[in-house]
Amino acid sequence: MIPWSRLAAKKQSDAQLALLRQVAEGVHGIEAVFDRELRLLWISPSIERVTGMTPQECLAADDILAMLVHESDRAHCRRLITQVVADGVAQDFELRLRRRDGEAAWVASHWRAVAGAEHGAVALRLSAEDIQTRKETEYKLLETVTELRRAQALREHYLLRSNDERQRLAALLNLIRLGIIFMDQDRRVLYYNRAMLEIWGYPLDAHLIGMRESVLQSRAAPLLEDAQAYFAHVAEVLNTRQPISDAYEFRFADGRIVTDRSAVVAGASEGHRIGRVWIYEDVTEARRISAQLISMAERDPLTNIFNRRRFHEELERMLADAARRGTAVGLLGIDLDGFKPINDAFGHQAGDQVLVGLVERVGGVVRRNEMFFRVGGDEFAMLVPDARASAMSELANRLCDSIGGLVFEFDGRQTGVTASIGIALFPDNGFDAESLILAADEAMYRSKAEGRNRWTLSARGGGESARIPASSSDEPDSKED
Ligand SMILES: Nc1nc2c(ncn2[C@@H]2O[C@H](COP(=O)(O)OP(=O)(O)OP(=O)(O)O)[C@@H](O)[C@H]2O)c(=O)[nH]1
Repeated sequence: MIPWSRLAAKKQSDAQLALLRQVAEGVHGIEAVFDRELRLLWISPSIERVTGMTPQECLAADDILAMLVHESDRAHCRRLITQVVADGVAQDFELRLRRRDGEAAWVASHWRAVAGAEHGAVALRLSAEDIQTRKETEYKLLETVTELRRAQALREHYLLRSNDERQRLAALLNLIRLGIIFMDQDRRVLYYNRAMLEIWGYPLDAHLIGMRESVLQSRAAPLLEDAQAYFAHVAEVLNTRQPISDAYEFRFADGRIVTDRSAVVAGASEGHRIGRVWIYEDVTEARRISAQLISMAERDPLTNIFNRRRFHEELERMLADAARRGTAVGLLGIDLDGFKPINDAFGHQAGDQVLVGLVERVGGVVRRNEMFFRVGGDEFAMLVPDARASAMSELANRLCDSIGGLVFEFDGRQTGVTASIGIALFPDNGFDAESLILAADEAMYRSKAEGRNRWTLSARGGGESARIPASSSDEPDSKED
């Protein structure tokens, strides 16, 4: 006989079991129970949703961990759950399950020991939550953070490199002798170098960044020889928006000569301008040297008057000018008489002193438009624009008088020289430089031949001058020893 009370109790417990199974099978997360040898005893159907494996496939597996847990996490997982079985302390960790399609599915797992069906036996219970979406978000976040970090590192790298580059450029620009200043579109200082401070008289620790052009100009004005002209030039360059301005030369009140040039600085994008760069060069020394070279090329080093080279240039220039204007040019060829004996008697230095003294004296006789040249050892020449024969004769007379009147004293003895002069006129005695020089030479040799210390008008060529008699001892304005 079946006792009714026990039957009723069994019915009740079956019903409870069915209810429990229904609840267990309906849970959203994965639930599973293992025995202490890690054999799967039961697993909720939700395993199929997460991995694609059915509970039956799982229950049939020889090694459930090998089948379900991703190989990257398998050893770690096996070690931890063995420990749960051993010490009964629950473990929480995240792991990847293997999906049927070969992909991994992240779950957060909770492992704990539970009492087994048999008395005293220990079983293992797994509760796992699908955290794939969270993990994907985390991965994406991680990727973004990594990307940001990489970008930041790259930015820092380039910043460092551009700072290095700037330092290198600044060192270079501070070494060069050209003064450089960058002005922005608002005409404020963006950059300047050391030479700029030196040229414009600023202390080397001056701070000009951001300073307005008008402030710079008010500081510069007293330093310049003609500040108004200089600022007018700057305004002209700016107003006409010259992409690159021509070199402009200006002077400082202390005598320095400086040139400036400027150029528009274009920005990276088309049509965009950053401002304008000005470059200053102190050319004082260069100008001094070139003046010296010019002087060396066209002046006689002993007397410092123009030499033969400049004589030829001036003669050509005056002839061209006279031909254009229909005027005359006078040429005096001057050769000293008795100069060699001074050298012979008193030495070369004494001869030099005579030449220098003579040039000084003649310098007092010539007028502003008359040019005096040393064309050879003791040969000189004079060029006179708009010349007339009578005026040339008067000039030759004055020269003969002043040269002949010079007295030099060497070794306690007095000495002196005279001059033989030939006069030729363009166009009467020659139409070009060569024939004019020849005419003056011929006339000069005639003066020598006729007794020296006198002048002779050229008889060369036709026209009026050919009819004027050469100076001679019987003419009132000629001179004789
Ligand atoms: N001291 C000096 N002598 C010079 C220089 N250049 C040329 N001489 C000399 O000047 C002399 C010129 O010669 P000449 O024209 O025959 O001298 P001169 O005695 O005036 O002769 P005449 O023209 O016939 O009267 C030569 O002895 C040259 O050596 C110079 O720079 N310094």
